[in-house]
Amino acid sequence: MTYQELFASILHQKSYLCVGLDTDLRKIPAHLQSEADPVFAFNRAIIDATAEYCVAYKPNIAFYEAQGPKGWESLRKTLDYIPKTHFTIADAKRGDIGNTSGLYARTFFDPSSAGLEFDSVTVAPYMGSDSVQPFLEFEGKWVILLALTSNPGGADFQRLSVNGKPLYEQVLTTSQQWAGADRMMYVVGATQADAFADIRRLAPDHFLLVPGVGAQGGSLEAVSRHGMNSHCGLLVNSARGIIYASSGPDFAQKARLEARAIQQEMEKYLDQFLPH
Ligand SMILES: O=c1ccn([C@@H]2O[C@H](COP(=O)(O)O)[C@@H](O)[C@H]2O)c(=O)[nH]1
Repeated sequence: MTYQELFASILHQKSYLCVGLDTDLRKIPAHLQSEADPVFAFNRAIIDATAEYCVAYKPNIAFYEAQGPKGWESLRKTLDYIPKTHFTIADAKRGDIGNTSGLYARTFFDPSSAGLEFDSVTVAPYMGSDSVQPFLEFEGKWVILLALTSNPGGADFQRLSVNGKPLYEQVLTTSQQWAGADRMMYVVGATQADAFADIRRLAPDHFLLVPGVGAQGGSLEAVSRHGMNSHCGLLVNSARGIIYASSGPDFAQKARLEARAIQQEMEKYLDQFLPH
């Protein structure tokens, strides 16, 4: 999916919601546990319930890897089930020396490798340009680079001063030499509202993947006010707040209501903050 197609999808859906498919087998409602593939059965119901309110889905790969081969199969079926109109993110936080990164890239981008073809993958920038480059060799695919993460420990390194500037600012400026806003996004936590204005100064056109609303307490209003650009430029993720809105047989119905409430708030912010 291109930058313009993603923006068109946001305008069409009146939403920049990304639903996090962080599906933990232990949290799946009892009535689904007897299914042949409870994780896929759960995800299918969540996708059916939320697709009209979101533009993207982000399975966090840890939740699937933890289940071994069965988990990878659930992930593959889930990815196949997501409507092609929706942007897909493998939240894998990969990155290694070049030849190893190349295999990570094949895993998530080349369907002849592991049977998966995501639109994008999250990548840790710590190992530098040659660790990111192999992901960019897949034309039309996106790298989503960790910049300023939502967790408290993110400050341990990301806010350290390097040449008088926080390290995350160096990540934003240096990485723009590797790819433009049409191939690269940045992860910025919703819990980091104070940094959004600076980030927008350094990366005015890029999409930001913003986790941390919902269960982590970040403010959708603050993110939208300070983070929106002329192409929206935001994909705001919520996982637990949507997919575990209920642990009973009505889990999908409750997930739908949560997603709809977020979409309605986003529609308001698109009217308010998107330059016309
Ligand atoms: O800085 C980051 C980067 C990634 N994440 C991931 O996003 C979701 C958040 O889930 P919630 O349940 O909505 O809190 C999860 O997959 C994280 O691993 C993040 O939270 N912060």
